[in-house]
Amino acid sequence: MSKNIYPLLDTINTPDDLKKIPITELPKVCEELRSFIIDELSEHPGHFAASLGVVEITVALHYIMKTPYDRIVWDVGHQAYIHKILTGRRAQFHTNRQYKGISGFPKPEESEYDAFGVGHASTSISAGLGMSVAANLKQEKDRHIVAVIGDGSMTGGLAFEGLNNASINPNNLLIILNDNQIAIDPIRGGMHHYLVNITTSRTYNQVRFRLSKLFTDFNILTSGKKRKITQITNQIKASFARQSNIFEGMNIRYFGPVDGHDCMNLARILNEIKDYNGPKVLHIVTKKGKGYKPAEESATEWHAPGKFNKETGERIISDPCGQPSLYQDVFGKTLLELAEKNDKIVGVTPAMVSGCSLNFLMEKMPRRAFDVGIAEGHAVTFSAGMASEGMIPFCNIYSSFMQRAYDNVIHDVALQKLPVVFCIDRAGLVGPDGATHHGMFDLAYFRCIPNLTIAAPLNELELRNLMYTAQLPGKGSFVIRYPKGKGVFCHCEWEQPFNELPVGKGRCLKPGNDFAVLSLGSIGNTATKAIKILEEEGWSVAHYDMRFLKPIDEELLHTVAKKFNRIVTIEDGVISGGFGSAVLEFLAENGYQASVKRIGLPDRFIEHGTPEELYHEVDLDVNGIANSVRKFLSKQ
Ligand SMILES: Cc1ncc(C[n+]2csc(CCOP(=O)(O)OP(=O)(O)O)c2C)c(N)n1
Ligand SMILES: CC(=O)[C@@H](O)[C@H](O)COP(=O)(O)O
Ligand SMILES: [Mg+2]
Repeated sequence: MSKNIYPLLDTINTPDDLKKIPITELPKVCEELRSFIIDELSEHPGHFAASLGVVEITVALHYIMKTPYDRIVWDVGHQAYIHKILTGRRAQFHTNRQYKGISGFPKPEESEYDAFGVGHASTSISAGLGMSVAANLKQEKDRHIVAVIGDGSMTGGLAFEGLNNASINPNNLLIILNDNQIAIDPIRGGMHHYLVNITTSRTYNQVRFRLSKLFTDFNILTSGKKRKITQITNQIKASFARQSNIFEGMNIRYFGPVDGHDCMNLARILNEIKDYNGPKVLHIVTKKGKGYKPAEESATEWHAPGKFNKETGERIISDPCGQPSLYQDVFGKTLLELAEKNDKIVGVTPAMVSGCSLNFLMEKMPRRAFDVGIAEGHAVTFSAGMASEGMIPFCNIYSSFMQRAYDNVIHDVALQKLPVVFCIDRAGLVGPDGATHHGMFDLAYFRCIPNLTIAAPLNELELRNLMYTAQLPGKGSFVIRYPKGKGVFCHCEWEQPFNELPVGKGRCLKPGNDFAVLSLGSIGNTATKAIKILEEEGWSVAHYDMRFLKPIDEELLHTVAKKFNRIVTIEDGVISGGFGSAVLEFLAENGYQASVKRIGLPDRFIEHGTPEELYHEVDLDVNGIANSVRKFLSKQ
């Protein structure tokens, strides 16, 4: 790292160092931070455009607030790279999201400056409010709590719940609303329209400006003038501000909108409003990808672009022709095909249009594809409502984000036996997003819900056929879970005529005599390779692809249990309560004595790294599985 490139940054290791820099130099600090992010991220990929948009507010916050005593709570945390760099992690930043490196999200275990662990959206207002109310109860009147939330994350129900609660208990929470007019994909919805209106309405902003000026000057006025101003402001507030501003209407003071890229002004404003009593919102307007033209022009593509050539802006995508398709694309293309055949089919996503490839349907049939915002619970209940009116919603939610919508699945879908097809993407270990994003729990958390059919395809063709099967009449509430990344077929071999799969039936992939392996889902492909190694060592192994966790294929399990006294179960979900547990329960309840080895994800959170590194760590790669099986066999 050359001193010439980052003369100011080289003097900053902590926010205390930043505070030594004159305020007039802050724009230069911002410039260096931008260059640093572009340099680093072009080589060590991560979330890119969001951090570029919050350079100024991050610098201003650390300049004015006394972190870590004051708390900054980031929403999602994918935009917290500048915060990491300013809080002692610049030297490690090249390890961001890598195995054993620093996390891509704020994490209290990693740094005292990371006030709250994040990764999922819309938590910052609730968490920040909790901290602020706690500070008040503990008489820590001088402690500032700041929640930084994006306009996309503001669409989440939890954010609204936090706002609703914000003015009830004494607290001084400052909410920074980072309005860049986009989430990962373009934002749709009422909140977005509201923010656009508030930002562009001249009359509104003139009145707001005058009002806030009155508030600011209030303390230096005589008591007579104060009374008069109070009367006027109350009238104006009652007749205008409360009606026009959702935050004011909820007794949360509102400041803005202000230019989120004017660092010095942001610092001045923060300094001025930070000690105002009560909850308050500072609305800043920013540009996602600010300072890097390709990202400014196409923020969706540059949300997490992978490696890129920083000079040309060319993304380095290693995707030679003939590679297997992504599971998400198989979902997206199959859904479009099914929707062309059946006009009852619609697609629903909570703000992951490009992530889950719903864009195939959205481009061709925009009226039948719904991006409902970062609102998983709503996505489920909205789908339930449509299903109750005869539609067949394919509701696609990432496994870890589905955790948000658990009761909606039980209360709004399963209990009413509604034909919603849940396509659960990113099941299993996802890689560099780490513990907050791994899809570890869905098998366990869905299995105990009555009326759900739960399936996991071995490969892309199975995914396609399961999707076809799920939308046929009488199939009820259906879950199909599949992993991130590529399938197993060469190119598009999965594009075959649809084939109905018998619900609740598994299949034998290969016969054998010494012991049986039962696998569920795409981890079965790894199991196949492990079995090959074991067979080369002389074992005769039977392999069954169960396809369905629920209803589990009891006929097949009886056959297996009668023939084998050694059974291995393999899944890429957490070991407790999932597929292996289901097999154990079946065997115990039916009086079978077989020894069972359950192979799956351990009962602990798993950090970040490549999927290969992580599956190796938890012994769910080919050698890991073979070793576990060997150990099991040696004990029998
Ligand atoms: C509960 C949940 N759902 C979905 C996501 C995926 N996600 C991460 S960032 C993001 C967009 C956030 O938009 P915004 O808050 O506006 O931040 P920006 O990227 O624009 O700075 C989404 C949908 C998530 N992290 N958590
Ligand atoms: C921050 C966040 O939650 C998303 O951006 C997530 O990283 C997307 O993951 P995929 O890249 O698997 O779509
Ligand atoms: Mg945004």
